[in-house]
Amino acid sequence: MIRDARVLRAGFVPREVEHRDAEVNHLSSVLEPITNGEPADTAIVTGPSGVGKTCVSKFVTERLREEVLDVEATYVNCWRNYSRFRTLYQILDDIGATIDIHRQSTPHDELIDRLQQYDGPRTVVILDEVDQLEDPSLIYDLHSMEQFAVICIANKEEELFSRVDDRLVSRLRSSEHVRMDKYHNEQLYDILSARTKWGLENGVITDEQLYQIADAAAGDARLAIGMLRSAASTADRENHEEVTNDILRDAAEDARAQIKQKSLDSLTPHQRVVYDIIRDHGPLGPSEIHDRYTEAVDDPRTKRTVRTYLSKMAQYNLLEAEGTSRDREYSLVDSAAASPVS
Ligand SMILES: Nc1ncnc2c1ncn2[C@@H]1O[C@H](COP(=O)(O)OP(=O)(O)OP(=O)(O)O)[C@@H](O)[C@H]1O
Repeated sequence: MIRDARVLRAGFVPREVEHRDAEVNHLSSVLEPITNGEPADTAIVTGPSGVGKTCVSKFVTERLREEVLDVEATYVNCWRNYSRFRTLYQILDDIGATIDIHRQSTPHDELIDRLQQYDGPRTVVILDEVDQLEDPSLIYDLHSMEQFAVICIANKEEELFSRVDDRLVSRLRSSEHVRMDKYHNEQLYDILSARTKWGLENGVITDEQLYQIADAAAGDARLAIGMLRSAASTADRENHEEVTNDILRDAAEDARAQIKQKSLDSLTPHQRVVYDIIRDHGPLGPSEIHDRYTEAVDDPRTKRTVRTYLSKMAQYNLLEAEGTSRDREYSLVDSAAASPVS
């Protein structure tokens, strides 16, 4: 049943990116100077979850590395590595410059010095979930080092801009911006169809079922591929020749639950406190959330930062917001209300 399980994994970067030619070309043109040893501008890639931001960024940098010898690439998930130290360490580790760096005692400035001294090949640094960086001034530091070309990936540009100082905002505003929107059903169908062709034996899943998945995923390729993966793995485990409609229905729920769990696991300790407050006391408005959060932790972050937490959790379908900006209230998303496969 399963021909190649790799193509159904969440982080898989396909050989062909579907329906993103304009975005691929745009991003490639921003990075083009580094193929001639010149510095490249910073690129900002934004859009909701599952629209291919990471996939397109990795695809473009991989293609660049295929074309030219002297280009390297490094990828950091800034949600997982939200502190300045961890992001810097991750970049240095990827370029092989972490010798002598001690996690406990090395001053941050020394990490920046090391990056500044780096004289290896020009390197594309993909900062995914960059709006989660505790200290966004790191973007400025990297932006000013010519040997690095930076791709900043975020859900919403306003969220990124609201947390950085004016100097960085004006730099970022003049950077190249690649915006991506949710996929249409036909586009999701094409993405699923390509994965099916490479990943599964012929006849395991029908076109109609792929359209059902596309419809239920509502523009989110991550969810769509998650549903396909879950359906194929259940059918395989239970020795079915093909995916049945019952399996498909359960796969939709399973994929949503898995993605939700992954998002919950990604929350930083402070974000988790905020989430738990809303779970236990919601629906709540931002001020009350902040008051309760301030009481619950020793070193509370600012109101503005907590607002970005709320927005991030809403983007990742953990929270839903109701009301206008004046009377907005947050509560947990009711997973059972999500559109089913039918
Ligand atoms: N245009 C596309 N062609 C082929 N596969 C795609 C395309 N867009 C997305 N995918 C696949 O869908 C999945 C989700 O994409 P990706 O992780 O790039 O989304 P994202 O916008 O970065 O989401 P998030 O903000 O949640 O990280 C990945 O498995 C990716 O390979």
